[in-house]
Parts: sequence; structure tokens; C-alpha cells
Amino acid sequence: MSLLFDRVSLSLGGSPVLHDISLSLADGEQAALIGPSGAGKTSLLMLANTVLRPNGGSLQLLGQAPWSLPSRALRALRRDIGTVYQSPPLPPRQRVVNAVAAGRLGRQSLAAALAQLLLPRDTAAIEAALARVNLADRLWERCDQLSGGQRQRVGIARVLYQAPRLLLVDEPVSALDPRLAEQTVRLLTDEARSRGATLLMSLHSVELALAFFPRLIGARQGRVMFDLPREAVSEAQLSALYADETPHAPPPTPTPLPWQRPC
Ligand SMILES: Nc1ncnc2c1ncn2[C@@H]1O[C@H](COP(=O)(O)OP(=O)(O)OP(=O)(O)O)[C@@H](O)[C@H]1O
Repeated sequence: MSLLFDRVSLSLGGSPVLHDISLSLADGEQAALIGPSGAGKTSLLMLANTVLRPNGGSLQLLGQAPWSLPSRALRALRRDIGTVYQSPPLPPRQRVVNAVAAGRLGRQSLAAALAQLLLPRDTAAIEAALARVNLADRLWERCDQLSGGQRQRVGIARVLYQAPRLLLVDEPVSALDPRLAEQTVRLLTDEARSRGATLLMSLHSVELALAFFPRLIGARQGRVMFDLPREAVSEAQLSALYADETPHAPPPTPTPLPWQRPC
């Protein structure tokens, strides 16, 4: 099993965000995570990559309980988990080549990692990863000279270069036009399938989720509303998932979390 959540709950800034999430993904399985804005999709993915720690319940990733591991073993586990962030945290002055090279930093000694950051040696493989997102010609460009969509694709090239066993992808196409969005989802699903990696991808587009994923997980207000093969998801379930939220208490002032910090 690549991912196993057992009654997991999470609070952020003192407010409950995820409630009683039980979920599993077998090795090599692919699922789309859908639901309205604020449903908790990003939070769930950040639990699955150990950026966040749950307040309740238990979780296992790639067969290990991350929060019971010694720090060295936790670092090793994190090397096998790759994340594509909605807004990739790319330092503005960093060159694209270094941003992609960062995908494998965890696999090296500190000295090798620092050397790789100053002068990446593996440029052929980095360029090949960039070519898959049509950015090979941007290898030496600075990240702050890229458009939002290009930055999103650099984040994808980084995870292609990392080649993790568990691939977590948070709305990878928000800054892409429809044609590129479809190409990108296809690229990530093909990549996971060809390497036998497990893929969990949050998507705002239900159409893309239905077109590319055999399994859909619908989340709303921090709960899993359904978890079904795509053929079993009904129009009524989708309408209920996205139905207007009833007014509730104003949200707390958010404290920026690691993946929300400005570049
Ligand atoms: N740092 C924070 N502090 C407090 N609450 C937060 C914080 N970050 C997110 N939240 C709250 O957690 C809830 C879930 O947010 P999350 O970003 O996981 O949702 P989402 O489904 O990914 O939304 P979107 O589709 O808009 O990206 C929201 O109500 C949000 O306001």
C-alpha cells in the first residue's frame, strides 16, 4: 500500500480543516481528488508528503508510519515522495537548471548537494525532463523570467527528474491553457503508469479527472464525500459536491504554511 490514512484529522491555526479521513491507495494506483475551493485537497496532499503532521488518526506512506520514524529514515522516505505544488516554491533568482536539479538533492550528501546547486553536473537528464514539458530551451533562464504556466511546468520537470514512488500533484494546470492542461495531465498519468508509481492528483476540472483517472475522490468541507470508480460517480453526486456552501463562521486569519510562502 502506498498511502493509508486511518481516521486522520488536521487543524490549522486552531481550526479543524480535515475530519476523519480514511483513504488508501494501492501501489501503482491513480486517483483524482476533486472538490470545491477550501475543501481541504491541498491540506490532504500536504499530510501525504509529510509537510503537515496530523492531529489525530494515523497514516502510513509507502508502508511506513512517517511520524514514528527516526529522522534519517524520515528523510529517506521523503526522497521517494514527490510533490507538484500549485505554485511551485521557486526562488526568483534561481536558474531553471538548479530548480529542476533540486528534485534529487535529497539523494546526495550535503557536499554533493551544494556542489550540484552551484554547478549542476547532470544537465543532460535535467534538460530531458524539461523537454518533456516543452521547456528545454529555458535551462539556463532565471525562474523570475518565466510566466506562471512555465513555472508550473518547471515544478513538473523537477518531479519527473526526481522519479518518486509516490507522486502527489496539487492542481498542476491552473495556469495552463486547456490544450496544455490536457497534455500535462496525460504526461503525469503516463509517467506514473510507466514507472509503476502511485499518483494522487487534485484537480479543479472534473472533466480532466473523469477523462484520465479510474478513481475519483470527492472532498468537501474537510471530509471525503465519495470515493468511487469513475463510472460510478453520478451527476447528482457531483452537483452535491459543488453545491453552494452554506454560510458559516468566518475563516481564521491564515498563517502562511511552507508551500504558501511567497517566492
Ligand atoms: N495556514 C492556514 N491556517 C488556517 N487555515 C488554513 C490555512 N491554510 C488553509 N487553511 C484552511 O483550510 C481549509 C482547506 O484549505 P485547502 O487549501 O486545503 O483547500 P483546497 O481544497 O486545496 O482549496 P483550493 O481548491 O482553493 O486550493 C480552508 O478552509 C482554508 O481556509
